[in-house]
Amino acid sequence: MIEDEIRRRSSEEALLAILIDPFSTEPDKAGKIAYEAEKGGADIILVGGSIGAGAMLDEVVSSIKKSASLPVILFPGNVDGVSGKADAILFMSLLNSSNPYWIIQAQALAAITVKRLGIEAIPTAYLIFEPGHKSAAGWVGWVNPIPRKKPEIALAYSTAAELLGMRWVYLEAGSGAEEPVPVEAVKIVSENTKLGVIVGGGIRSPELAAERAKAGADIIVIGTYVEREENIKEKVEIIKKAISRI
Ligand SMILES: CC(C)=CCC/C(C)=C/CC/C(C)=C/CC/C(C)=C/COP(=O)(O)OP(=O)(O)O
Ligand SMILES: O=P(O)(O)OC[C@@H](O)CO
Ligand SMILES: [Mg+2]
Repeated sequence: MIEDEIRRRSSEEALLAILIDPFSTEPDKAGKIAYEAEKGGADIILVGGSIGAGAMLDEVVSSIKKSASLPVILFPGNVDGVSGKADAILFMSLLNSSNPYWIIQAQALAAITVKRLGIEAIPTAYLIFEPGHKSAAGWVGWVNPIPRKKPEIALAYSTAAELLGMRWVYLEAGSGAEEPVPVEAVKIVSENTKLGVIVGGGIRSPELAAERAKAGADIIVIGTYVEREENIKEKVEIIKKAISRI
């Protein structure tokens, strides 16, 4: 199982996940990014986006699988974010949405497909922080954002997720966010719950990644910073080294 493997490996060191958006990335380019990312030492390829992800999803995932041997995990923005070609899916509920569609209805609509296609589901609470409510994911997801200065709200939601049987939490600041999720929020959630902690949004330097790994993140997600096809291997190498040095 992919989940057991990432659990085991992330207990030794923080893992690096590279996010590929199937809306803006052609299949060939996605394959190249995954190939370079693997060479640079990335651990996981995430595939997803808020808008239009379904159009070329199978082709993008197939191209990644052909070019790299890393696990490919779906990061769905809606029911069209499901592909039987992937190894696993972050089966997410956006707990701080004010619209029940994003908390439980999308999941109900996707569940039978996920099961029939045999995709490993990784039950994940998705929490969007300020300024992520201004990102595509936050706008689409009717988010009531977690205030940056109130990490205890993140802990309250994460504890509820744990008690509901979820095993992972994704702390999100929004793609391209000016500021990533505060270190205090990563720390309070990782120290006080059993959840695996995934952190993403606005992490665009090795330092920002390292601070969050040090605070207890199990998986650091990087999208925008490696999205352009330049020096991907080198960028990945530097970030991987920074988060491993803990
Ligand atoms: C469980 C299933 C199948 C669906 C539900 C999925 C949920 C709860 C989604 C929450 C709302 C949402 C729109 C999340 C988007 C997550 C995501 C893939 C973000 C990637 O970043 P982008 O949204 O692509 O950022 P940009 O579009 O700004 O690049
Ligand atoms: O594009 P970036 O800012 O790296 O964000 C990645 C991811 O957390 C977005 O959902
Ligand atoms: Mg995107």
